[in-house]
Amino acid sequence: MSEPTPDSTQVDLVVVGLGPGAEPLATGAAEAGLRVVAVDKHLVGGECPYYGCVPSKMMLRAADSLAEARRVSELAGEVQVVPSWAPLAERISAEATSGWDDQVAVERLEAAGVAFHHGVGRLDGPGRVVVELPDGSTRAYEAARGVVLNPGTRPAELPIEGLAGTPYWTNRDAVQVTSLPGSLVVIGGGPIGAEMAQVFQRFGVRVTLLEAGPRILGPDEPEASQVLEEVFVGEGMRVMTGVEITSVGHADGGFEVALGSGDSLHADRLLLAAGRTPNLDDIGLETVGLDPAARTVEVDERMRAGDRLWVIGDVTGKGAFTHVAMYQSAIALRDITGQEGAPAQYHAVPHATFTDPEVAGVGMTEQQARDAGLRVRVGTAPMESSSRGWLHGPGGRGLVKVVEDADRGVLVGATAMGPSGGEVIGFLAVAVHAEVPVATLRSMIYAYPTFHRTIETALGDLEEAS
Ligand SMILES: Cc1cc2nc3c(=O)[nH]c(=O)nc-3n(C[C@H](O)[C@H](O)[C@H](O)COP(=O)(O)OP(=O)(O)OC[C@H]3O[C@@H](n4cnc5c(N)ncnc54)[C@H](O)[C@@H]3O)c2cc1C
Ligand SMILES: NC(=O)c1ccc[n+]([C@@H]2O[C@H](COP(=O)([O-])OP(=O)(O)OC[C@H]3O[C@@H](n4cnc5c(N)ncnc54)[C@H](O)[C@@H]3O)[C@@H](O)[C@H]2O)c1
Repeated sequence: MSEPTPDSTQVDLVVVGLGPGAEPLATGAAEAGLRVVAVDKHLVGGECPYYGCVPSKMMLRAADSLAEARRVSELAGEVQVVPSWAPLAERISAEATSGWDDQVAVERLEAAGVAFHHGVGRLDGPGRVVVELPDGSTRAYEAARGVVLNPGTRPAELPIEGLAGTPYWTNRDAVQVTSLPGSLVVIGGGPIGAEMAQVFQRFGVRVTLLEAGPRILGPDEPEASQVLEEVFVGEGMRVMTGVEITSVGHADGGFEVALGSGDSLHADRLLLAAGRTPNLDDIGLETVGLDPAARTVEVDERMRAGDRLWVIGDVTGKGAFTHVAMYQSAIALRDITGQEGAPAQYHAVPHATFTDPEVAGVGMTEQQARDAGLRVRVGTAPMESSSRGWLHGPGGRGLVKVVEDADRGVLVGATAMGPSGGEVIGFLAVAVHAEVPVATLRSMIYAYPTFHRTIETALGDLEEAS
């Protein structure tokens, strides 16, 4: 082991970056008796509670309520729907984020015995961290047990001519909106772009969604992308795929977006949701022999990335989701505190994009399974053809798709899209995680009339396709 830095403070564990996984990790380590120092340069809890999952799902809840109210005319009479952003802005500020203040989270850490700094943490060799405090002073720590990195990501900047100088929004701005624009261009048809586009469209903003790839939600099954695009267009959104944006300008309070096709779009606001950049470039990775220009840090099944170094969260490249960060946090904590436990495995990572209908998936897509060299059988069933989907009526579109490794007779992936796609996927996540034989899944009883009965139909389709 290298010599301690002369003026460094000796502790057991330093945690740099407090995303949703690192917070319970730091608390758990302190409760296990370790001397823990934790550092975050912004808000304890990370992107999810303040700018990500939580406020965006509050936005979707509000937007869904508007859509459901508009469906009354087809189902139950008349209501007049007059959208107002104010209750939502108030809910996000007061209930979700405490006005983007992490005092409660800091107090929770300190009550557990964690020494916390708001500051920038950087590795300074194995087991060492230097913290730059807001007043410019620094503190050096030598951590006997080691260091945990959970630095997360930031919105990717695109090298589009003119864009950098404009007052475009990212997710951080979109969740803090207090008054609505008349029109909005959203760049990026991934989960952030799709969720945000639908929220603003349902609140009456004229939204244009621009996606460079051939379809929105590109990593999901193509059938799901197609249904979602049709729903978006049906709600009045303009969706353009395969676009090339050649320049962006801002003048007279509005944006002008020039496309490779020669078309030009005008909008009051522009939201950039075109992917994320890992916060790995300025965290001292080079001092421990790792590449600061890499997009991910390679970790083993205990989240170890090197000598006395654990890394968790989006930067591990195992799925940029809060539930993955939390899962990894528990594994790293067990390893750090010497407890037994199952190693990390990622064959059944679920996800849900909370558009309406929700698009949820687990494991591999059909294409991924084919690319992995498996003998693949797929089964697909539309949600709206099921009893529940049909009687649900407006808003009932969706599908279930199952992907089988035919040689082993187990599902390796599945998609559940529909009004409760994020809940239906739970069933399929068990099937993929535990490798439940397809024969067993087909011998079960599925409650009538549920959305999840569509799984039974999709499994039947699998049989017909064999
Ligand atoms: C709009 C949006 C919606 C989302 N919705 C969902 C959803 O519905 N479900 C879901 O599962 N996921 C969702 N996500 C993704 C989710 O937010 C992330 O996967 C989750 O936050 C985990 O990220 P993380 O642990 O890697 O770190 P982050 O949450 O990014 O936190 C990293 C922390 O590290 C700090 N930090 C970085 N560098 C340093 C440094 N050098 N020193 C000190 N501190 C540092 C940052 O200030 C930050 O607090 C969403 C993301 C966005 C943007
Ligand atoms: N419900 C959820 O679980 C949820 C919600 C939001 C975000 N997230 C997580 O956050 C991650 C980041 O989300 P994201 O949507 O920002 O990123 P993303 O990388 O998933 O999607 C970005 C999209 O932008 C497109 N794009 C890139 N450059 C473009 C350009 N020049 N013009 C037009 N389109 C362009 C890409 O083709 C892609 O479809 C997600 O992958 C997900 O892991 C999860």
